[in-house]
Amino acid sequence: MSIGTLPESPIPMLSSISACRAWRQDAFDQKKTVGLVPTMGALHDGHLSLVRRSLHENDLTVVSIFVNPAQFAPHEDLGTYPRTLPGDLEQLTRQQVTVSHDVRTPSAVFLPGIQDMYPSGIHQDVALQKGTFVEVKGYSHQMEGASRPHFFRGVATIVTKLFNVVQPTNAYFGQKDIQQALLLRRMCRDLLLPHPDPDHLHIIPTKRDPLDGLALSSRNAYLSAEERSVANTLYKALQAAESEWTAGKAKDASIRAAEDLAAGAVKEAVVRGIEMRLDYIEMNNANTFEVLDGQSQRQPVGGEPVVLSGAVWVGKTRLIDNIVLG
Ligand SMILES: Nc1ncnc2c1ncn2[C@@H]1O[C@H](COP(=O)(O)OP(=O)(O)OP(=O)(O)O)[C@@H](O)[C@H]1O
Ligand SMILES: CC(C)(CO)[C@@H](O)C(=O)[O-]
Ligand code: BAL
Repeated sequence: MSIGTLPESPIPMLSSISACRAWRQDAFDQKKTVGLVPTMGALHDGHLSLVRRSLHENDLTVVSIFVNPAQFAPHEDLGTYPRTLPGDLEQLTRQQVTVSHDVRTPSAVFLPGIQDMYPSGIHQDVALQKGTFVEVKGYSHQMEGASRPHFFRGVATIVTKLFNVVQPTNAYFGQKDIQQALLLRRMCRDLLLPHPDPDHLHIIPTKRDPLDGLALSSRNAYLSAEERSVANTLYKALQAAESEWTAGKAKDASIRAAEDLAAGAVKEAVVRGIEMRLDYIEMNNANTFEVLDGQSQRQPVGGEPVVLSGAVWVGKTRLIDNIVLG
């Protein structure tokens, strides 16, 4: 089933599962490596950095654009999520890298429809869902999963389907959504997926606004100019915690430094008529996702990596960010 009229683009558009499978079979036949960059569209330079990395590392690169209903709770922003396909295609057309005289551009855009991806149908309310879903148990309820309990089930399910159709040699995810990327790597391992194998699921550093450090995100498009001016509060708060932690302070003290910075910024924002609220800032073990004990301190040698992450509401927009420590 196709998704309707598509804009013109020099990049081939695969709008059905069968077209994508046929494209992939050609690549297998020609022994070409394939990189997959899964997205929900509304592309920005963060996405494009993943695309460029894939272009460097693969003969062919396919970008999927699919706004996945299953990862949005009924009260979330599925209806208003930015959909900017013509602009997305234009940006993709401009991506080009040269690898040993081989000029590479994105090879295809995969644009499945909802019926394609959910043949049994899809309800946003988990209690009403029917059909087959993928859950990464024990790793989906912490950090982002604490605020969005439905989220990782929806992500793991759709990414399994994308992997089953595209069978990528390599897949690319952003560090901005660090828990998502680590959880998906675990999923590849647990499900013994050959395409990609866990070592070929790559996590690419977060692209930020060079002026104020705000992590690029499709949802930044929701921000008014006033809201945008305070949106880097979360990153500044995370940096405050990072510098306390690096100086040898315990987790509780480090998080307090972040919360104090955020509280000051929230007060100033309120005076300017901007609504802002910290959702959470936490430190978790990067392997188990479990919350660190309050007295934990940085281990200069041999310590396990720690994810310092958080979320902030700026007006009606929820933004996330993280820094990996160690
Ligand atoms: N600033 C960024 N730097 C690097 N990768 C990013 C960045 N933002 C998003 N990505 C990655 O791009 C992929 C697609 O993400 P998605 O389409 O959800 O965009 P997004 O900007 O994260 O959107 P949202 O605002 O919904 O969180 C994900 O792997 C995500 O981690
Ligand atoms: C991985 C993903 C494309 C699955 O819908 C989405 O969660 C995203 O864009 O980060
Ligand atoms: N990049 C994460 C997608 C989401 O928030 O739904």
